[in-house]
Amino acid sequence: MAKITLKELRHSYMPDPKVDADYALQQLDVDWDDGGAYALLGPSGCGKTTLLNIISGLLTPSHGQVIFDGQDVTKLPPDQRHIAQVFQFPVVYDTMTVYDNLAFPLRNRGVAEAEVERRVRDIAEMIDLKDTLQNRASGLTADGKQKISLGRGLVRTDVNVIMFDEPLTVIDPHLKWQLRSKLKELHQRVRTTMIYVTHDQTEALTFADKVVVMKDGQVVQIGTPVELFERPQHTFVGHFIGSPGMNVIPCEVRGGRAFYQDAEIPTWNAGSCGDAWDLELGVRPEFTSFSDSGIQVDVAKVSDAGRFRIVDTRRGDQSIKLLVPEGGYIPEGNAYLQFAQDHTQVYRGGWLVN
Ligand SMILES: Nc1ncnc2c1ncn2[C@@H]1O[C@H](COP(=O)(O)OP(=O)(O)OP(=O)(O)O)[C@@H](O)[C@H]1O
Repeated sequence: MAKITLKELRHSYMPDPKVDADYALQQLDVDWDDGGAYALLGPSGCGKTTLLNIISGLLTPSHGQVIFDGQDVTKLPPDQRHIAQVFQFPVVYDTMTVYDNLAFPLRNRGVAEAEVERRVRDIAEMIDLKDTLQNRASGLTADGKQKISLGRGLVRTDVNVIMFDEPLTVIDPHLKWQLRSKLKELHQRVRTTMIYVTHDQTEALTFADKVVVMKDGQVVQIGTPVELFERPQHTFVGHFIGSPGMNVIPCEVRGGRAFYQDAEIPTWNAGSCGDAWDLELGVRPEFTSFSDSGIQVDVAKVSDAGRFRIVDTRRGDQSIKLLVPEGGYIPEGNAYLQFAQDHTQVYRGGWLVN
């Protein structure tokens, strides 16, 4: 296991990059603590695979360093970094038994057979494959094969980090949650540093203790699922995480008070923001409610979402959504909204004003 530090990392696939847009990864400084469960979350093309390949050594960054436990490994090839990877498609040796698949990385490293057996049986128990150890791997379903890929990483004692690249892509939807909770449970047992790459917020939030959110080659926030939900550092995080995402409303700040079309909206941070006219307010649908007074809106649409209803209200072209619990009152036509002040915040150029 290792602490991984990415120091002043930048990467461009171009031979002579000049402007920020030429970089697939903008400058990154990230610490991945030893034994942490991380998710790397972001939309397609934001740079997740590039970052993963730099950590694993498949790609050398244009600038900066990759450091494992204080040792600069930027120039080390992948096989000397002791990383296990689980890809979208399971990598298994179909002609071998499940046992031999799990034993493979240990035998490859010359581990004594008695120790191989002890480790393989231990791991097979953890990943629920102990009854199929003597079966051919070819007979397993996709989730069984993906467990082997995972088991081959867990069985090794020399692994610095296990990296998962969209590992549930080929898993049946009804088995996804099983494998997802299994991964979480395994992390709690083995405490190996794990980095789980995904564009799916549910996968990221259920697996990770800390989520690293990326956008356009930049890390926009690193935080616990609760921090991402309650204090999005960027409107992108507010919008990308949550269902529906955070409401983002244009606003101006005068004398430390935020206004939306001349209606004052209490926030927790407008007091630390100078006067400006091109700002935005962020407030999640969970912290928005109907009221007797406040912002006047029209109720445009109500959608059933199980224990909640999602209400889409409009003020001119602006949509403001809120969640109403089952049985809660929903006015028709004209209505007023209020926002919880300690969860309503001002953003400048997309970034939270602190
Ligand atoms: N080999 C390459 N050569 C040139 N550009 C590349 C190469 N690989 C990736 N890119 C570009 O770098 C940027 C980041 O791509 P990357 O694959 O790292 O993103 P991603 O977040 O992993 O996306 P996805 O979820 O679709 O895999 C994109 O603009 C992509 O087009």
